[in-house]
Amino acid sequence: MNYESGLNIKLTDDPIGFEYLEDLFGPEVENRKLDDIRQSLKNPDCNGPDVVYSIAMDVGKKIHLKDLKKRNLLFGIVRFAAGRLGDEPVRSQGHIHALSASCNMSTPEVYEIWSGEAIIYMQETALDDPGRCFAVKCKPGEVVIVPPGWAHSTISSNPANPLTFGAWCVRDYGFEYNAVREHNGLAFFPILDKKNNIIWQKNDCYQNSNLIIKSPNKYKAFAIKENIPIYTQYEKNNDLFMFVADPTLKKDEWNDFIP
Ligand SMILES: O=P(O)(O)OC[C@H]1O[C@](O)(CO)[C@@H](O)[C@@H]1O
Repeated sequence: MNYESGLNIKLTDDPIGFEYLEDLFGPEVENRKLDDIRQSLKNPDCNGPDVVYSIAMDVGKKIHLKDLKKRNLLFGIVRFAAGRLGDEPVRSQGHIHALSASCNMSTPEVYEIWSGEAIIYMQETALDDPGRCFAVKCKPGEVVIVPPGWAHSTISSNPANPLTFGAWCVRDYGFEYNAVREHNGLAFFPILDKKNNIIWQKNDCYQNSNLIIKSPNKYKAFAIKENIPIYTQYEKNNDLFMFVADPTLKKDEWNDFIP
């Protein structure tokens, strides 16, 4: 790991996953296999690693579990395989956060990159008109917010140095895949060129839209600090990520949101 996550977690490679040391709790990983995500890939018949990414939802320090439940917050971690999916980089299939029963809304997610190189791709909708589309390039230690209701996918953009990230999520999360799958994926496909640089190819199932490629915003309105792990920031201020479980706390930020 080349970033201090604030959690005593060992990353494993074969199989990809996590070991939770002493003061931590965490689940068995849930694996997304290539066959699970083919429908959202540019070439559904491509070759790639059998397990594309491993997900551990609900990780943290044992002393915080009661507070996390009270706040309806959950910390998830995801580790990606090395390699590629045909000519696409290794990536998640893309989904929208379903309405959570606790707040009757789709909720945001706050990502923090731990290792590798990431692009958090997101678009306002998974309708024929995808709205604004963004590819946010980030390195270890950087934070990205995905707002409620947006369709998004996480891309491990360096085939040799796979991505690991942590994220604050609502506890009663749910994922919707149908609209993305009906469009054979998101509105832009990332493609690796001969030098392993990412180029973007429009998905013709959507109307035309421009792709804005950028680095992460500073998110001043969310009071998230730079260079301090987001788990540590929760530990110091238990209220900081309450907007994840109750998006109305930052309702003015979601209109015209720029990630
Ligand atoms: O789209 P999939 O395969 O369900 O990915 C699930 C993972 O995506 C994330 O929401 C990140 O986008 C993780 O928190 C979650 O575990």
